[in-house]
Amino acid sequence: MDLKSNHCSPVLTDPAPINKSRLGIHSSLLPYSQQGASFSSSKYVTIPRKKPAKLDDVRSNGWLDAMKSSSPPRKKLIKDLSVEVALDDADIAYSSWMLKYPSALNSFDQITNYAKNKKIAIFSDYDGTLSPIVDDPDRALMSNDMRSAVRNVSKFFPTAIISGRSRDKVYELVGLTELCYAGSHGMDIMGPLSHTVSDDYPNCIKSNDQQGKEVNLFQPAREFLPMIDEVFRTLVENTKGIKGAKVENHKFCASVHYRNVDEKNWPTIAQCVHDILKDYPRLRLTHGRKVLEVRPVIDWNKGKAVEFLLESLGLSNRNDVLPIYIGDDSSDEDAFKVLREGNRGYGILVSSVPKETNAFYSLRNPDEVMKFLNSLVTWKHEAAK
Ligand SMILES: O=P(O)(O)OC[C@H]1O[C@H](O[C@H]2O[C@H](CO)[C@@H](O)[C@H](O)[C@H]2O)[C@H](O)[C@@H](O)[C@@H]1O
Repeated sequence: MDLKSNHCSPVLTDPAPINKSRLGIHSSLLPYSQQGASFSSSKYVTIPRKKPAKLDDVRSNGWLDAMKSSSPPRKKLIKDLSVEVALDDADIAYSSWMLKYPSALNSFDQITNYAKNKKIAIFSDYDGTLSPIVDDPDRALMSNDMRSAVRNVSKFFPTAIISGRSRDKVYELVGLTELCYAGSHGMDIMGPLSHTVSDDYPNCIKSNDQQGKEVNLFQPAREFLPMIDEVFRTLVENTKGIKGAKVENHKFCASVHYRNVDEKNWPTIAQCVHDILKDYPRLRLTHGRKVLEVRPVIDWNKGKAVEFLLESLGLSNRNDVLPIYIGDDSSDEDAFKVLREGNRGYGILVSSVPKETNAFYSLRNPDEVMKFLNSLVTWKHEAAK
């Protein structure tokens, strides 16, 4: 098979840009905006061959700006007094942003009032949501308290984790058998077999989970497996001279981390990824938190994964179901959008800084996520008395 050819299934694009005017947020309120590269919205994309690589490519096409704004600044770096004023300003900005995206903790009664007589389903991202962001992706461990909170939630509500990591890796990190898992930004989903999924998912197959239980396995980017593997190996080779760079193979996508790379070398790492994409027109770039991600150009994302899982759980097209999706990253916006568009449920953005989002509510950090999950369990417990 020619891994580099452009004979592809329907292709799409990055998450649709968020309509700032609808959100009514002035851009000065948004220090942390995650812009991806822009893509055509047509169903089939013709990608022209580009001229040989120059470092100028990544500077002129907005990649570097997106890389710089891809994760909130760390407060611990800000020490001197002169910046304290700026910090106060940041707090004011956050408070005014929260008028639009209220804390899910402060709005807990409102959420549970709406959830009365409804079946809640919980969807969560992993990094930055259930585990704090740390320098080394291999050390992004979930606390035991958080694990208990997720376990308890799953006793009352169907619960799924949808991560950018490989499904095996996120299962290894979370370690709970009672949940559903989707890896590679939803391109690798293992869901319950209890409900047969519709013909919309023709390639869904029956498989077995780690415990040997029969499950639905849906991998819409299956044909890309060898391509991603090849790209992963090339990226490892091409970035090995860049101190701090790390490449991960997530099976259906590859991540190139630059969190630990000196900023002066960001153009070089960006150029490595840029060059790969020129050779593989069936792959595209998305920006995560200090990570460049290479993934198939297929019309699939975390929002579609939520829809698939709802169907697999027998919870789609029902008025008595309230899906809640919690996430911190730009890839989670697809899921927030799906829930917001059909008035189907609530997105909760985890962010300590104001940010453009399609979510309804906000939480500051994984600690607040844990409090929210524990509150849901207490509420359900009380209601059952
Ligand atoms: O969808 P997610 O579960 O949030 O996964 C998104 C990416 O998470 C990981 O990277 C991020 O977290 C790391 C650990 O805290 C951090 O070092 C890195 O800078 C973040 O981008 C994971 O390593 C990526 O492959 C995932 O795509």
